[in-house]
Amino acid sequence: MIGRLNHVAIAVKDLAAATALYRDTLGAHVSQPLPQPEHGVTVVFVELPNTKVELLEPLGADSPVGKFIERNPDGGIHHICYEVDDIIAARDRLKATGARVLGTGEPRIGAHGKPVIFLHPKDFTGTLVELEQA
Ligand SMILES: C[C@H](C(=O)O)C(=O)SCCNC(=O)CCNC(=O)[C@H](O)C(C)(C)COP(=O)(O)OP(=O)(O)OC[C@H]1O[C@@H](n2cnc3c(N)ncnc32)[C@H](O)[C@@H]1OP(=O)(O)O
Ligand SMILES: [Co+2]
Repeated sequence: MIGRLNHVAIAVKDLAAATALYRDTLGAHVSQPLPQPEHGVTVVFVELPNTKVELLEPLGADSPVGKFIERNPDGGIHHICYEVDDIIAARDRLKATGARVLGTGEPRIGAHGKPVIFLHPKDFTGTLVELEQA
C-alpha cells in the first residue's frame, strides 16, 4: 500500500539556524519558509536528489511540534511521510486494523498541496507516520 518516501521531517527550535546549517554546512538547497497555520508549523523543504527533508518550527500556541521541542530541545526526527495512491482507501484500511488516525480522521491539505493524514506513533513502532496522497 505505501509507496515512495515523500519526506522525513525534523522538528527544530530555530528554523533560520537550521536552514543555515543545511544550506551552508551541508550544502543543500533549502526552500523559503512556508507558514502552515492549519498544521501549527512553519516549514522549509531541503531538496535532495531522491527525496526531501522538512525542517519544522512550531507556529502558534497549539503547535503539535511545540511539545516535541519541549521534550527534545535540540530538535529531532518528528515524522516520516509515505505516499499512497488513495488516501481514503488507505485510511479506511488502517482504521479497520485498529490503527489510530489522528485528528478528525479526515485528510487535510499538507505543505505540498495534497491531502495528508497522520497515524499515532504508538501504533507504528514509536514513529509518527504521515500518509500523503501521491
Ligand atoms: C504540514 C506538514 C506536511 O508535511 O504537510 C506536516 O507534516 S505538519 C506536522 C505537524 N503535525 C502533526 O504532527 C499532526 C499529528 N500529530 C499529533 O496529533 C500529535 O503531535 C501526537 C498525537 C503525535 C502527539 O501529541 P502530544 O505531543 O500531545 O502527545 P503526548 O505528549 O501525549 O505524547 C504521547 C506519546 O507519544 C509520543 N510522541 C509524541 N510525538 C511523537 C513523535 N513525533 N514521534 C514519536 N513519538 C511521539 C510521546 O513521547 C508520548 O510517549 P510516552 O507516553 O511514551 O511518553
Ligand atoms: Co510532514
